Formats: sequence, structure tokens, C-alpha cells
Amino acid sequence: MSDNKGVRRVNEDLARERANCSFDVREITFLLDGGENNTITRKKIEDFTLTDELLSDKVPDECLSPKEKYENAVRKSCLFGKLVKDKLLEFGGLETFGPNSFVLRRIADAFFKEISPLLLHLGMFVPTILGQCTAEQQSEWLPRALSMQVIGTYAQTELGHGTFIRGLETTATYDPETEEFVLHSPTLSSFKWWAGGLGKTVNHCIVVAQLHTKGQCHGTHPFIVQIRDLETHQPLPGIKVGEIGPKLGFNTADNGFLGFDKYRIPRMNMMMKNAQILKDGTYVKLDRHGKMTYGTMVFIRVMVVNEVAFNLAKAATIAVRYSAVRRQSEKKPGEPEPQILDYVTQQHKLFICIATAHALQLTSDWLWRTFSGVVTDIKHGKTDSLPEFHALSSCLKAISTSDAALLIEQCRHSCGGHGYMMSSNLPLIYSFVTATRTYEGDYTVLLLQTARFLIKAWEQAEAGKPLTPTVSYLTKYFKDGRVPWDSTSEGIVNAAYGVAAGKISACVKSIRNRVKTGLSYEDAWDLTTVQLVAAAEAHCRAVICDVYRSEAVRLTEKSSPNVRAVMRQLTTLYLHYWALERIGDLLRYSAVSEEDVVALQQKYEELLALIRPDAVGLVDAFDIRDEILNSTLGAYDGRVYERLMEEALKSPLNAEPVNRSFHMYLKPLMQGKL
Ligand SMILES: CCCCC/C=C\C/C=C\C/C=C\C/C=C\C/C=C/C=C/C(=O)SCCNC(=O)CCNC(=O)[C@H](O)C(C)(C)COP(=O)(O)OP(=O)(O)OC[C@H]1O[C@@H](n2cnc3c(N)ncnc32)[C@H](O)[C@@H]1OP(=O)(O)O
Ligand SMILES: Cc1cc2nc3c(=O)[nH]c(=O)nc-3n(C[C@H](O)[C@H](O)[C@H](O)COP(=O)(O)OP(=O)(O)OC[C@H]3O[C@@H](n4cnc5c(N)ncnc54)[C@H](O)[C@@H]3O)c2cc1C
Repeated sequence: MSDNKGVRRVNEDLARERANCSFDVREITFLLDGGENNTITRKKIEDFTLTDELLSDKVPDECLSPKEKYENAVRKSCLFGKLVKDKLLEFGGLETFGPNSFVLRRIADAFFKEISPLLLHLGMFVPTILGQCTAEQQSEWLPRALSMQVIGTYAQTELGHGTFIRGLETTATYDPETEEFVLHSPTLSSFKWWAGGLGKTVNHCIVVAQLHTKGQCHGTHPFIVQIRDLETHQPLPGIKVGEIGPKLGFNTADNGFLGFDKYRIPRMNMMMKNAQILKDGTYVKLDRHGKMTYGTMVFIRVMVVNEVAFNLAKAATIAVRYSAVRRQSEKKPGEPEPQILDYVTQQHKLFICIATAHALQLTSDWLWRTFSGVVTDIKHGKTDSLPEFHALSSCLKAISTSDAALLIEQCRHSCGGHGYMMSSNLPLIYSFVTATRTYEGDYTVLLLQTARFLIKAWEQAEAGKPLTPTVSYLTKYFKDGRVPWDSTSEGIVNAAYGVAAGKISACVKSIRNRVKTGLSYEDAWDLTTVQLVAAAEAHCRAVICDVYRSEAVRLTEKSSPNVRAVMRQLTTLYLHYWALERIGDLLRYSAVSEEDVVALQQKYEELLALIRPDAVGLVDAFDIRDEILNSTLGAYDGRVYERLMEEALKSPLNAEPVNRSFHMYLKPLMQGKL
């Protein structure tokens, strides 16, 4: 596949797809990056970071032992950290952690096929210092953390409790005599469990513990705790720390356990922005809202939406390019084998992945802007927007992670056997994304948090009180009766809100009927939770549909007609896909007729055909470099079979023609001498 100058040629099918694409790919890249200037900056950063030879592993990571994998990940993390420190800060100092942090995140994937043991340091330790420390504490910890003298993680979850934070058992008891806190793990179930980087890498961590002072418990609070010696890296006396062992994914993240035996830390190591302990042990609460110490979790939930959108874009790029290269079976006897992308069922599997990646990215951008507004409000002492934002970020985190994980697995299915190869990168992308459904708040638990807010909002609507923006639709659909059906995009979004309102109303009725039978409110709630999760899902789906549709229209106002057309096709496809997926709900809560359902299906199939010629262009527009995709099936040039063979030959088992186990076991077995 090389021409006579040694330049590798692009697979002919892929080249033809690109030639036939109806739009200028760069235009959509600019839209997704938030403008041409952002694309230029991203590409500049990628160009000077991704040329490094440290990117090429002679032996694929997945062929290494767990210990070697970890060591390689630490090596690369340090080189990556140095790169960030030395070079990337030129792109705006601390700002690098602002606008360009998504670029950093993308580049990190070229360094680590799995996870960096330092992810939690940059992803949670530093943000928690920013969010939970006083200015004075920040000036002490931030420079040390950013220069990587102090390397930290976030240790909240324990063996016995992850979801129920109020049930955490680790204690931090204040001793006014020495002005110290005494950290203690009273039981096995109180051992910290899961924190990334804790096992072997970090020397500090943020520990969430029950604060006791003057004989009273004041609930969970965060503390900065040094756990290892800065010179020798040995665990300090009173600290029991280790790694938790192999997992479905995250295998280079050295997730760890941690226990304390009456371990002492200075008073000022309590993160004191939201609550303080005075020298004499007096507790001073500064958080008027009450849940401000949960701030880091909210921040990460916001980040995760973008994270899974990007990972879905990677999986879609791999699967669509592969489907343009792969030929299989025949449509009519004797005809040449078609590209598998020409099977309508394949289009059904894949185009929703492209549309969902767009939907989640645009929703994530919108969520980030909303979050910035909430942060500004909090800075001015206003916390009124927090309940709505908690409800919104909880459901968007739950639905985006769940959708992305399912669709990434669908991408793997769509690549047949080769999708099962580690070298396709689809298994690693999946194992990473499926964890996002659990960490930072389990799917069901977070949807039930949203449901709590929705039920309250419904009661407010009943009482004629004003509603906050994301639930204002409840006023419109408050009266019983089916939502009128209209098959335009706007009509489908309205129907989605109508379904959500109908489901919330049904939950309210169920809870009230159960209470009427003599049950407590808590028991009635508990018996209704299946419906409550479905109602929160419907609410979230309506929000995503609404934001995706309106943001896509807004973003493409000045686009070329062809870009506008293909972006419109994708949003319409997304809306039709979900209308058909939730057709039972629409039949129950809207005036959709059987003929409308037939028309929805027909339109959906027409959209698949319309998008087909642009499919490769659409994934090219994600503009994910080969070093970041890390995939034999998804590389830009489409040399799928060559890459599969090249990677197979790197397997350590191929280093010698005969493995010693032949002489040790197989031969004796064959000769009846075992
Ligand atoms: C190499 C580096 C590259 C560069 C990297 C740069 C950047 C990368 C950044 C990000 C990358 C993205 C991802 C990677 C990051 C990390 C990876 C992995 C790590 C994972 C870490 C973790 O998982 S940390 C542990 C997280 N744990 C949880 O999420 C626990 C979930 N549980 C809870 O949140 C709560 O316990 C609860 C919400 C379920 C219930 O809380 P509880 O106190 O019991 O409350 P109640 O149910 O009683 O409710 C009381 C009221 O409080 C309201 N409320 C609850 N939470 C909040 C909140 N957060 N904000 C506001 N309000 C809240 C609740 O609604 C109730 O209100 P009402 O009474 O009015 O109804
Ligand atoms: C890869 C990975 C990395 C992680 N990294 C970190 C880290 O760095 N730091 C850290 O502190 N933690 C970390 N965690 C822990 C993570 O935050 C928790 O696992 C997560 O919050 C879920 O809590 P849990 O494990 O206690 O699950 P559980 O709460 O025990 O959930 C088990 C089941 O019970 C259900 N359930 C629980 N409560 C309720 C309820 N009230 N109503 C209905 N159903 C319920 C859940 O839906 C789920 O089906 C990590 C986890 C993973 C998988």
C-alpha cells in the first residue's frame, strides 16, 4: 500500500468516501471545537506534543504484566506532566487548566491507552483544593500540587459505603491540646477503597471523614492528608495503604485502599472554605446551603459528560472508518461484496453514535456554561440555583454515561470479530466508559436525586408557584390530557417534555395513592422508585433533545447550506431514533397515531440513506488523530489488515517459534509421559 515515494496510501474505499462527502469537513470541526481559533490552538498543541517518540511502545501495553503496565504508565505520566509543565503552560499559564484542559485531556489518550495514575491528581485533587480550601490554604497547597511536589488523590469511598456519604465511618476527631485531628479507621468497612493513584503513586490525599469535636459529630468534611514520606515514598507510621487489584478496566490507575491508626494531622489540614474548626475546637459552619462540600463531585459530573462524548466520538470514528473499509457478504447473487456500511442495519447501529456524540458534546458545552453561571452565583453568596443544578448535572451524568457505554459497545458489535481485539481500542474505550456509569454517583442513585427535585417541582406547579427554567415545562403540561402530536423536530421535543410530565404526574399519583393506604412517605417513595427513575430519564432525554436541537440550529446559523443540511439530518435522526425507542410512552402520553408511527419509521430510514454518503466525513470532522485513537481499525488511512497483522506480530508469544510450555507440558502429554 505504499506508492513509489514510500508514502502510505489511503485505502481506496475511504478515499472515495472522502471525495464524495457533501461538505467541507473543517467547517464541522470548527463548530465542534467552538470556533476556528480553538481548532488552530488545539492542532498546534497536538503537533508539538504528539511527535514525541515516547508515544511508541515496542510491546503493546496490553501484553505487559500488571506491574510493567503500571510502571510504564508512571513513566509516561511523568513525561506527560513535564511536558505540560514545560511547554503547555506557554499556552496561557494556569489558563491551560481552563479553556485548553479538554485539549490536554485529548492528548493524554495518546500517552495512555488506559488511565494515567496521575489523573486523579489533576482531575480531582487540584479541583478540590480550588473548591474547598480558603485562599490562604490554596496559596499553601496549589503551587506545590501544580509543580507536582505534592501528588494527590481523592479518597472518599470506603469498603462499606460509596453512595451513602453520610454513612462513611472514617473519623477525624479534633484534639485541642495539640491542635491536631486524629484520623482513625474503626472497622474494616471504614477502609478507604477505590481512590485512583492511591495504591502506589500519591504522597497526599483528600480524605473525607466524619468530623468530631467537643463530643459532637458534625458530619463528613474533607481533609488534606500526607500518607507517604516525600523522600523515601514509604507509608508514614499509622497509615496502611495498598492497591486493590485487577479490575475490568482502569488497570493502570493503581486504585488503592487506605486505613488510619490514630493518625495525626495539623488542624489547618482541614479544608476550611465551607466549615472551620477554631483552635479551641469550636465548629463554625460557613456553608449556608449545606452540601457545598459535595462540590468536587458536581464539577466532575459536569466534566464527565464531555468525557463520554469524546470517547463515543472515538468509538464512532473507529467503527465508521472500519465499516467503510470492510467488505462482507453479497446483497444480490454474484454482485461484489458491499462495504458493510452499506447495510442499513449497520447504518442504524452507527449513525445514532455520531448523532449522540454531537448531542452530548453540545449538551456538555451548554452544561458547562450553566455551571459557570452557578459558580459565579456562589461567589456572590447566592446558592438558590444549586438544587436545580444538582438535579440537572445528576441526570445528565447518569444518562450520558449510560448512553455512551451502550453505544460504544454497539460500535464494537458493528466491527465483528476484529472489534474484540484490544488493538481495535474498542474494549479499552468501553471498559473506561462503563465505569463512568458507576463512579461519581451510580446511575440509579443520581436519577433518584433528579426525581426528588422533579416531584417537588410538580408540587410547586400544583400550588401555582413559579418554576425554575429546566422544569418550567411542567406548568404547560400540568393539566391532564395527551400532548398534541406534531412530527416536526420542535413537535418531537414538545412531546418528549409531555412524556416526562406525564411520567412525573404518574409518580405523584402512585406515591399519594400508596400514602393513602397507610404507608409512610418513605415507603411509598421506595415502592415507586422504578417509575421515578423512568420519569427522571424521560426528563433528561427531553432536556438533551431540546438542547441538542436548539444548539445545533444556533451554531449552524452562519454555516454553509451543506453543513446546515447534514447537521439538521443528524439532529432529526436523533429525535426520530428516541421517538421510536420510546414509542410506548408516546402512545400513552401523546396523541401520536399509528399512521404517525409508520411515518416516523419511514422518515428515520430515509435519514439513514441521506447521511450514508457523509458518514466518513462526519467522523473525520471529529478530527481525532491516530495517536489518540490508538486503533488498528480506525486509523485515518484505513490500512486495517496491515495494522492488525503488524500489531499481532508484536505479541510476546510471537517472539519465539516454539514456546517452552511445549517441552514442559504438551510434548509429555502427547507422548503419554505427563
Ligand atoms: C493526565 C491528566 C489529563 C488531564 C486531566 C484533566 C482534567 C480531567 C478531568 C476530568 C476527567 C473526567 C473524569 C475522570 C475523573 C475521575 C475519574 C475517576 C474517579 C472517580 C472518583 C469518585 O467516584 S469520587 C466518589 C464519588 N462519590 C459519589 O459520587 C457518591 C454519590 N453519592 C452522593 O452524591 C450523595 O450521597 C447523594 C447525593 C446520593 C445523597 O446525599 P445525602 O447527603 O445522603 O443527601 P440526601 O439524599 O439526604 O439529600 C439531601 C439534600 O441534599 C441535596 N443534595 C445532595 N447532593 C447534592 C449536591 N451535590 N449539590 C446540591 N445538593 C445536593 C439533595 O438533593 C437533597 O435536597 P432536598 O432535601 O432539598 O431534596
Ligand atoms: C473505576 C472506579 C474509580 C473510582 N475512583 C474513585 C476515587 O478516585 N475516589 C473515590 O472516593 N471513589 C472512587 N470510586 C468509587 C465510586 O465513587 C463508587 O463506587 C460509586 O459512587 C458507587 O458507590 P458504591 O460502590 O458504594 O455502590 P453501591 O451504592 O453499593 O451500589 C450498588 C447497587 O446498589 C444500588 N443502590 C445503592 N443505593 C441505592 C439507593 N439509595 N436507592 C436505590 N439503589 C441504590 C445502586 O444503584 C447499585 O445498583 C471509583 C469507582 C470506580 C468503579
